[in-house]
Amino acid sequence: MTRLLGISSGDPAGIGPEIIGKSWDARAIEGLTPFFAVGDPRAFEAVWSGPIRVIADPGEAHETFETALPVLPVIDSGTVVPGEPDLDGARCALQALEMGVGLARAGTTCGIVTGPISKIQLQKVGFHFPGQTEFIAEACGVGRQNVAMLLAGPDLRVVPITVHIGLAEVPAALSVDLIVNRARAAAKGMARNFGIDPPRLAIAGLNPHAGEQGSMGSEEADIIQPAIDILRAEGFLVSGPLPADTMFHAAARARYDVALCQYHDQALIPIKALHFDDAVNMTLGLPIVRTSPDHGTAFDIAGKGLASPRSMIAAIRMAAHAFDHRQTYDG
Ligand SMILES: NC(=O)C1=CN([C@@H]2O[C@H](COP(=O)(O)OP(=O)(O)OC[C@H]3O[C@@H](n4cnc5c(N)ncnc54)[C@H](O)[C@@H]3O)[C@@H](O)[C@H]2O)C=CC1
Ligand SMILES: NCC(=O)COP(=O)(O)O
Repeated sequence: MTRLLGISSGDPAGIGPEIIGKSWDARAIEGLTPFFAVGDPRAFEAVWSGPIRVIADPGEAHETFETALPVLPVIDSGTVVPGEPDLDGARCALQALEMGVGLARAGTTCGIVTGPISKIQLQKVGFHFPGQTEFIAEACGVGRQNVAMLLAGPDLRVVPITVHIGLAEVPAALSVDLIVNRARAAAKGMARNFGIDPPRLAIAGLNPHAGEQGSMGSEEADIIQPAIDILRAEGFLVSGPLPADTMFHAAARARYDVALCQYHDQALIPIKALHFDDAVNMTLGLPIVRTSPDHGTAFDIAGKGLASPRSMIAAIRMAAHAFDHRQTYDG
């Protein structure tokens, strides 16, 4: 398999094209693995003044990468106005994602880095997934319960167990099976993609003070502790259920490799507070490597030249490292 990454543009009206272009600018100083973009070339031209070369085949990307950003074109995204998403742009984002995933699955690339999409825009053009994570899992034939959304920064890694659902739906969505499946995907993913084997997993409680012996909620005793018992019986290194308010300070973080949290914001608030600029979203449990910046489309700053490429650069690096670790892990 060639050491080449495909990067889907994300929403053409968001900051995806700008941060991909800026990452190409930084390719030499950052020592980045060669990559090509998948998207509408005009979306890149609208926000970035660097050189672009449209390629007909990913095989042209290696040579092109030295002198221009290679762009594998998808359907026309209409008139691109940065900061103003529309349905043509959403269709373009979806096709870029589909093509990028297909190329990674075919082994044409060593992985996909996804640019940020707007979930609500994609849903307007028939995308029936909560996010790219679940779409990619299904495209790879993996059940969505058997992948884990890892957000990783230099000093913290987190996995939300429930993800893109309303807060009121969280207690009913939690189950022993879901926690066990996410933890297995997280543990194997840490070994396969990072070489951390065996990883130390910390599992958060749901309620204040992890339920305080049932006086503030029963999910810890009814669901989380039984899941932990199963995981320990399988040989995983697991602590918990931990009170979420005291598991993210520096001394607590030193006691685990990844924190499994019961809902989206329990996981994403600490990681974005610590590492908004350079955390990476990686899907664990897939046959392909998939990473993404931790942030969204940032329509409010699109086209203004203000977008930081740091998280995209970290996502490109992490994808390449994961590919290397997998060569060792898989033999
Ligand atoms: N992986 C993905 O595709 C993700 C997509 N989203 C989508 O993004 C859309 C907007 O979500 P928001 O909650 O507003 O989050 P956001 O991350 O797009 O923006 C939050 C704030 O951070 C700023 N920001 C984000 N990235 C930045 C960067 N690279 N440089 C400088 N400033 C940056 C924005 O300007 C904004 O003020 C939503 O539709 C959501 O679905 C959100 C998170 C991840
Ligand atoms: N909040 C994280 C996020 O939105 C990531 O979504 P996706 O990678 O599944 O598209």
